Parts: sequence; structure tokens; C-alpha cells
Amino acid sequence: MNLDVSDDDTLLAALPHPWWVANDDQLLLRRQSSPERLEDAIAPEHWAEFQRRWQEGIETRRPWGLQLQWLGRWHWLAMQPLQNELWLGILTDISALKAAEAQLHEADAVWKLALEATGDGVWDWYIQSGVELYSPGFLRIYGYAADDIPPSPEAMDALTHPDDRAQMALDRADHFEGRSAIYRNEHRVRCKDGSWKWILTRGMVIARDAQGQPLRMVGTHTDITERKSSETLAWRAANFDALTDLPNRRLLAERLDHDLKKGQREQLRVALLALDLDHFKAVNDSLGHDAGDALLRQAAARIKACVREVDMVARLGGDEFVVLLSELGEGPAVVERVAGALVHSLGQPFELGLQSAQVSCSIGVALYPDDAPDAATLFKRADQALYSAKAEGRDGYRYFTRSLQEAARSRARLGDELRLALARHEFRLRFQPIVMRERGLPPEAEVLLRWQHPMLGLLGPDSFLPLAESTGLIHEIGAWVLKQSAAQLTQWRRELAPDLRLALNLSGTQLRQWGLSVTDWATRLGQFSLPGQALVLDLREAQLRDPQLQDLFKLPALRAAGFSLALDDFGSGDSALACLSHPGLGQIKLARPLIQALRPDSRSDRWITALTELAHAEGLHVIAKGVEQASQARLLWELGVDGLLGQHLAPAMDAEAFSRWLQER
Ligand SMILES: Nc1nc2c(ncn2[C@@H]2O[C@H](COP(=O)(O)OP(=O)(O)OP(=O)(O)O)[C@@H](O)[C@H]2O)c(=O)[nH]1
Repeated sequence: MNLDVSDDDTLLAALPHPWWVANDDQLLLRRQSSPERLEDAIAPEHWAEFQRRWQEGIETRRPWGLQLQWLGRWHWLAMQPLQNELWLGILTDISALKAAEAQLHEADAVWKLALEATGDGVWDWYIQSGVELYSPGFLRIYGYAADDIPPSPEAMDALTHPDDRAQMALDRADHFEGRSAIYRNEHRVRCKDGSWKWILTRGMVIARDAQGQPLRMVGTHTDITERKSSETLAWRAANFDALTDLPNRRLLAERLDHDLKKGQREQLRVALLALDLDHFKAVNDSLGHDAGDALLRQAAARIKACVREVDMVARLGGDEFVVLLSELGEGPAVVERVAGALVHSLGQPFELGLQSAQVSCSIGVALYPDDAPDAATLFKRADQALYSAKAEGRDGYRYFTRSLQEAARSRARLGDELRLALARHEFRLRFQPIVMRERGLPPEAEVLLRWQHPMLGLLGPDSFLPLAESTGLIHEIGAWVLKQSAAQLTQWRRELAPDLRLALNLSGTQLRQWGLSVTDWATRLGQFSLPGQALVLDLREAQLRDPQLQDLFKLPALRAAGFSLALDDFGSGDSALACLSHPGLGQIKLARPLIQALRPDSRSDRWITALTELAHAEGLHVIAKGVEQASQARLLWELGVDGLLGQHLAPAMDAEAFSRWLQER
């Protein structure tokens, strides 16, 4: 990169060294304490080399440097290309060092030669003057010429691999501070041709000042590239399976050990899935061993595609694989999703050249810490579960623990039933009125979803919505809720209460997906011609702040679709008052715990008073949720709350009962 130096020399004047600026023809245009011509400053014996390097510099336009005698003293000349074909020359006086070097030269030369004879390169670092010298053998290792590298430790550090620098600095500091007798470090150095070489450096401080600060350090570089690459090869051979390139049993054991320790520390679950292909032997027998190999390789890729990057897939040998799922936040639901995906994926036909083959797989699942306290037992339990899966007809997964197995079965069954529930018209809507303080405020009700299960009876959302989320059914169910609510609301507004509003609670997943097609659902709701704000969307604070949803709430289409926003469960956890000024917000709904703690002159009492005043100042209505007692209701009215929601005041009812409630109002 060429530097841009402006005509005024303020920047250059700040340099701690003499400098000059010349054009390509060596005409000095600006200078600081230099003679008018370069040939008057540079010693004649360096002139030819200087000219050679100058021509090279013009061709490459890259920085270069040279040791030379300038006005009779040894200097390091660093040349930097500037814009407009100009050059900046900066001079560092190294004559003291040269003198010392000359003095030591004779003695040094002997041991440096001796060291070089071993094939190593030698470095010699004058710590306090910041100069480092390199032997010819040192430069030869990397293919550099004498003047390619400025004589400074920074120049060498810049050629060190970034990943290795931190450890090198630590090892160096250990030696400087006397914690290690010899400085020793392995790192990579960039060669002139751009490749990297692994080297072992060893060194020692050989002079310190009166305060014990290091003055001079010498050491060697030994090329260990070959050893490193054979070490890497040996490590791969010891830890990876040659056929599939997956980690083998040994690496798996190491990782499992690490994950169990972490699991114990952070109270996280770990799942071990032992997977074995079913009737794989038949593929070998009918299509040949090579086809069997190809199938195993494809199976490995399919297994990896079913898990996250952080999970480990290992091959133990033959057609046996292991999947290690760590940091299981959501618990068994994730295991089931992965196990289900594995069974499905490995059940698809494999294309093996001109032929194809189909197998299935059996999986045994064991969980830490539920099933086993240590790695060995966990392996054993997963194997036992795999044995059961095989015994029970293969092509499926099985938990080691009976209760987990039962729970998985009933979740799977419930998932199947949930899939059918929409078609079988088993979902029901319930409407719970919000009792308003003033008759002038429009009547409003919250919409609640229930599932009329043929065997289990009426189920609340907690027992099926998480399943709907994890299976993706939430989108269809949500669309149904919205459509039903809009249709019902249109009818009631026409026949019973023209200003009635319904409040809906949609999941984050659903909102995110719908957010993308907001015009879509605006059009869909358009069929019902509901006026603005007829539907209230209940949002929790996290949703209101979710960056992926921001645009949705700003969209005029949302209002055009007939929605206003309510901030749900306000005052639970760490609510931020800033949320109250969110545009589009019409209501806040105070969280249940705040209402349950309500007593006259209590903290909750003061909180509700303050929040209500603040919300009113922002033009928002305040609804209290979970009002269970008449005394709470009285107090809340006194505090200025606009509406109350509670079983005690008005329970959730079906459409027919809610119609009657509207009529009797
Ligand atoms: N192609 C190939 N086959 C292998 C390799 N290693 C083991 N095998 C064969 O894989 C088969 C695995 O045996 P099993 O798992 O007992 O046989 P299976 O037919 O899958 O039987 P089930 O697991 O009981 O369904 C044996 O026939 C082994 O010879 C390999 O690297 N490549």
C-alpha cells in the first residue's frame, strides 16, 4: 500500500529519525538533516548495492531496506513507497550496535558457526536497542536474502503465524522473568514463497543489566516441518476412521469425557446414540465389499447432515456409528427429532454407482446423567438400548430408560394425533371477557385455544403447543386460530357488539414466519373487512424487541389488517419502561405475579399506581390479568386500572356462552 503524505510535513516532522523524500530519479524533494544529494551521504562502497535495490524498488513498488554507512555512521535505511512515484527514506542509527557487533564478532563468529554447522539458524537479539540479527543459515531456512528482513524482532514477529503469536509471547515472558531456564517454543514462520514452516526455537538471555532486565538473547531456529506433518498424519491415523474420515472410538472417548465434565459443571444433559445399520451384511454379500464401503461413506455423510456442527459423529467400525449430542437445552425433544431424522434419512435408497441399495437403521439412546454417571456406563446403556431396538424389529430408536421410552412414545403418538386434529375439527376457541371500568371502553375478550382430544378430554395449550412448535404444526394451527377468530369477531360485531375486540396470543415462531408475508395475512383478513384495531395482538416484551420482528410492528399493513398491539405480562422479570412508548402499542397487560402480590400500601400497590399513571400518560390502557378476588378487583379499580381479567370476574367460555354474556352486558 502506498502512503499518502501531504505537502505539509507535519506528519514527517514527528518522526524520531532523520528522513527524506525523493522521486524515482533520486532527486531529494524534501528532507530533514540530510545533504542535498544522496551520493554525498551514502558511502561509496554501498553505492552500487543501493542503486541495485533502488531499481528493484521502482519495479515492485514495495518497501525495502538496507544497512549502509550514511554520513560516516552505520544506519538502517527503510524505504517506503509513497503516492505519485515518491519514496520516503527513514534512517535508524545502528552504529553502536555495529561497533559492539564488530567487537564481539570474533568470539560470536565461532559459536554462531558452530551452531550453524548443526543445520540450525541463529538469531541474536539486542533487546534494549530493539535490533535483531539473523545468520545466513537462519535466512536460508525461509528463502530470504540478507536485506529482505529488517533487523528488528517486530519484523520477525510479523512473519510468525497469527495463531502461534500468543503462546510465543507467553514462553518468552516466562524466560525473561526467570520461570524457565531456556526459552523454547514451536511456531510457524512465513517463507519468502508464501508457504509456512514449522520451527522449534530455543534461546537464552546471555546478558542482563544491573536491575536484571535482559539485554541480549541468542537462540536458534530448527526446521521441524517434516516432524510436524508426520505428527499430524499420525494423529489423524490414531483418531480418525480411514474409510469415512469420521472420528473413531478413541477421539469419541476423549470428547465424551470432556462433554460429561462440562455437563456436570453446567448441569447439562448429554445424549449418546448408538446407531447400527440393519442387514448391512446383505449389501456386502449381494453387491460386494466396495459397494458396502461406498454405502458406509454415504451413510456417514447423511448422519452428519442430521446433527449440528457442534455434535460429534463417530464410526466405531463395521456398520456401527455413534452420535454424541451435547448441551441438550431442550431435552428429549431434540433427541427425538435427531433420532427420527436419522431413521428417516438412512432409510432412503443409496445410489452405489450403477446399483442402488436400501437399508434401515436401529438406534439406542442413553442420557447422561439420567441413565449413567460415567462414560463407560453410558456406552453400555446405549448398546443395551440398541439391542432392544434390534430385538423389537429394527428401523427405529429406543431409549434405555423405560419411562423416557414411554414418554417418547406418547409424544410421538400425540404428535401424530395433533397432525390430524385440524382435519378432525378438534380445536376449540374459548373467549374470556376483559371487564372494563368505563362503559365507554370497547368490550374485549382474550381468545384461548383448547384441544378436544378424543381420549384425553379438553387439553390446555401447555400440553400441546410446545409439540406444535417443534413439529412446525404451529403455523397451520395459528392460521386456523386467526381465521376462526376473525370470522367469529365479524359475526359478533355485526349482530351483538359493533365495537367488540378480540386479543390473540401468537407464538414467536409463528409471528416470525407470518412477518415475512404480512401482506398475505392482511389480504386474508381483508375478506372479513374488520376495521383497524378490531384484533389485538398480545406480545411479550422480548417479542417487541426481537430485531426480526421490528419491521412487522412498524408495517402500516399490520394496522390496515385490523391489529393493535398489547404488551403482555408487563412487570414480570426485568421489564423496561422504554417499551411503553413503542408506536402501535395500545394496551399493557400487567403480569399475574404483580396482581397476586397486591395488598393496600404494598410495593405492588405502588408499582401498579406508577405504571398505570405512566401508561395513561402514553395514551395506553392498562389491563390487570389473573384477578382472583373481589378485594383485588376493588383495589385495582381504585388504582385507576382500565380493565380486569380473571376467572373470578368472568371465566373463559365457548362462543355460545360468550354471545349470551355480550347480550346481558
Ligand atoms: N463394506 C464393508 N463392510 C464391513 C466393514 N467393516 C465391517 N463390515 C461388515 O459389516 C457387517 C456388519 O455386521 P452386522 O452389523 O452384524 O450385520 P448386519 O447385517 O448389519 O446385521 P444387523 O445389525 O443385526 O441387522 C459384517 O458383515 C462385516 O463384515 C467395512 O469397512 N466395509
